[in-house]
Amino acid sequence: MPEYNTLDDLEDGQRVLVRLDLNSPVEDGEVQDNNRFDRYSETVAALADADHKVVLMAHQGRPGRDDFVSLQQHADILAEHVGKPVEFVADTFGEDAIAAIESLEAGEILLLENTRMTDDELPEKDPEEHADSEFVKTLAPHFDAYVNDAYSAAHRAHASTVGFPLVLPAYAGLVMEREYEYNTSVANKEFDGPVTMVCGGNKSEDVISVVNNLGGKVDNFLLGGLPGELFRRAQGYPVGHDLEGMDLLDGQWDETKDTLEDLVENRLDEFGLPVDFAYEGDDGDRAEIALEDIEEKEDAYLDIGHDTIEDYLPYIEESDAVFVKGAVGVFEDERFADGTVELISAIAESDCFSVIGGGDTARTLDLYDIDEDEFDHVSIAGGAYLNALTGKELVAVEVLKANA
Ligand SMILES: Nc1ncnc2c1ncn2[C@@H]1O[C@H](COP(=O)(O)OP(=O)(O)O)[C@@H](O)[C@H]1O
Ligand SMILES: O=C(OP(=O)(O)O)[C@H](O)COP(=O)(O)O
Repeated sequence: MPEYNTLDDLEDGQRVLVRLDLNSPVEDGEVQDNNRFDRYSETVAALADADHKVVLMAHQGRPGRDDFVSLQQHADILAEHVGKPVEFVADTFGEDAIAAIESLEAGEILLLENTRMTDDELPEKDPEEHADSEFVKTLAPHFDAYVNDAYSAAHRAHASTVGFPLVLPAYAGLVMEREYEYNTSVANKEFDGPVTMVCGGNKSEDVISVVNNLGGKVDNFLLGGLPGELFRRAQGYPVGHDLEGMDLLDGQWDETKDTLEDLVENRLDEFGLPVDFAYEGDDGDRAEIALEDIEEKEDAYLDIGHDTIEDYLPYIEESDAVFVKGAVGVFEDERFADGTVELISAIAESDCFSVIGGGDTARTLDLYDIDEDEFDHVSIAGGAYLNALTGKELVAVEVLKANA
């Protein structure tokens, strides 16, 4: 029995406020379709088919970043996946939003503007404080029920994730239920043979958290992406050059330097580290360089090289279980997709237990036609998936349980 209410407990024909996580990559201002839309379309269609008036909330990006944009495009993409119109109102909880909510008929779907465009949504606060915000107090009286389906934002204590369930009967949506049950059960799973985790992406703190919390359970961490470069920098190699206008590597290095130096000094035998890297050569093509030939920090490395891929493949082939968190290169650019695609394809071909995690990373499967059914689970969450794997509670799920 789930410890929270689910859609099975929700009577038909109600006014339902639903929190989704439609946070997506944005390239040149264009929101990129990805499997979050596909997964959420099932929940949204089920609610519309049950004659609810369906009002959706979601966030996109973070204030101040390029991906902090309106949800107008998300409504169109979601409508394609649901196969029904999804109206959009460019307002979070003002007069326009309320008017649009009130004019909705049973079975109709409306998406409100990016929740992070109201000051009440951020920052992290207690559920009680969020429940007392104007955002929650204004919207809640227009609804009979609140559904949280935003598993991938369930580690965030924001008004839309923890405030509403205190003032409305609250239910977990289909995505929330499946991801929570699955990722929590995986955390307790035991394997007879070696367990490997491929860690890449652009959030080094996530990787440090996994390495610190799962050291006893994971035998090999194969590193790529930004963490791969920073672990090598911690050994004294001059790698980790930021792309123009970005401060990802140097910024993260300042924050994580001491921990990384400690890890490479004391736990080196647990890590697979890149022995070569790919970068954009003078002709614009993919070029590769061996780690030992790098003399100074002057190129941005965008993928692990082929010698590193060859080093990593046997670990995957010999493991009983392989987990992935974060792509080992900038797979969105075909020139730098080799590392991510070759490692994920090897996992797909192996008969090991496998989980692919990370909103961005899961997109590799769509872009490179890798069949999702080849894996035991593909999570559309990154940070929340890691919290589950490392046994940490998800604040928004705890609020749902308390409200059950
Ligand atoms: N060497 C690299 N330099 C810059 N970005 C990278 C590099 N390797 C991977 N990335 C980027 O990391 C992103 C995924 O990072 P992250 O948010 O940590 O993963 P997820 O969303 O899957 O949890 C991808 O969009 C990829 O382009
Ligand atoms: O995409 C998300 O996180 P993820 O990349 O860890 O899966 C969530 O939407 C949370 O976004 P946030 O990390 O800006 O709070």
